[in-house]
Amino acid sequence: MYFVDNQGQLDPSVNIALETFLLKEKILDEPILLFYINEPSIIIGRNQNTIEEINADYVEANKIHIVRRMSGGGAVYHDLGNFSFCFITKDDGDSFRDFGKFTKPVISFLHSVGVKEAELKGRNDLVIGEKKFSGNAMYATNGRMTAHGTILFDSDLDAVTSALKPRKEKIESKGIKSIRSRVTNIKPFVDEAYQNLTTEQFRDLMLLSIFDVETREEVKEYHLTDEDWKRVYEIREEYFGNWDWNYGKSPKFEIQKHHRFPIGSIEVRLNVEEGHIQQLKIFGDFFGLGEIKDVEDAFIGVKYAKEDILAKLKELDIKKYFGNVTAEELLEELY
Ligand SMILES: Nc1ncnc2c1ncn2[C@@H]1O[C@H](COP(=O)(O)OC(=O)CCCC[C@@H]2CCSS2)[C@@H](O)[C@H]1O
Repeated sequence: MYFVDNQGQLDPSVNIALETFLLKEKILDEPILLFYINEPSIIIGRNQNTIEEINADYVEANKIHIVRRMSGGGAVYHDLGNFSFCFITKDDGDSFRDFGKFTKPVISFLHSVGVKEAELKGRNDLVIGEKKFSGNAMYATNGRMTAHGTILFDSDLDAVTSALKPRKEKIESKGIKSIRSRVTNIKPFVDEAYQNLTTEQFRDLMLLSIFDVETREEVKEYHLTDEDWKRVYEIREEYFGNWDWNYGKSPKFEIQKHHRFPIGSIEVRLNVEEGHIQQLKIFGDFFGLGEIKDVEDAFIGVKYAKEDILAKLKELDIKKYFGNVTAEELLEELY
């Protein structure tokens, strides 16, 4: 096995592009182990509806990155107290039934540092008792696969819950829903000798354990070249650093919102496909003189992103349709 050092990259769109590069383009003669730590981010499953999984207000206020990954499954929160491990290898065909094969070296390491209760539960969670500290997923393409998972070592658990909190409004979609669990860090469970380790130091210990060596020098490593990094950044441009991939790839969805303003209430129904509004219906009882259908039509084809919707509202003479309601108030109804 080769270890690949990501050189301290903390941007999730770079890290996931690197993983994708190693999976699809850097075919080495042995499996690859990659670790990464991300700045606060939500990593969405391939077939999820981004809008449905994230707490948009919290994400905006805390500048959380949103990245859709290649593998299926649910949405997880990462911060500097969390790290991910990826085993990138030939696809032997059976692996999809067997997360155990990939999580075993992780669990052995955890047992060796005192986390005796760490175990695989169900298909893809690692837990201590009832609480999850690791979510796992797989993705295969062209005879190769990545089996990857998270480790909550010392994360902000309130942020995990708040960032992923479901929206209040009704959304209907065929997007894969996350399976929400109670979560825990593992730092409080490690032996005293390891209690003061940083996330990086703990990850480095896991590296030695997986390679079954005593020192970093003994770890067999593939060093990324400038050429490799160039491709990583190209892949990032095309996918993971791109709104069309991270948000736009969501399965089509319908969202319904209802709001009571002092002068009346409105209800909107929106259909969004490939990240763009396909249909908008507005029902309410305080309309001005303008034909509401003109507003509905004006939104067809608009990108379902906050800035784009606000720009469109400002472009329209909304007073004519909505009296004293402001563009910002209406934005709350549409996004
Ligand atoms: N970082 C982290 N680790 C473990 N569990 C988490 C985390 N963040 C959130 N959660 C909990 O898991 C559920 C979602 O569980 P669910 O089973 O729906 O999804 C997953 O586990 C996906 C794991 C993907 C792993 C990839 C590895 C490299 S990049 S991301 C969420 O609602 C929270 O309750």
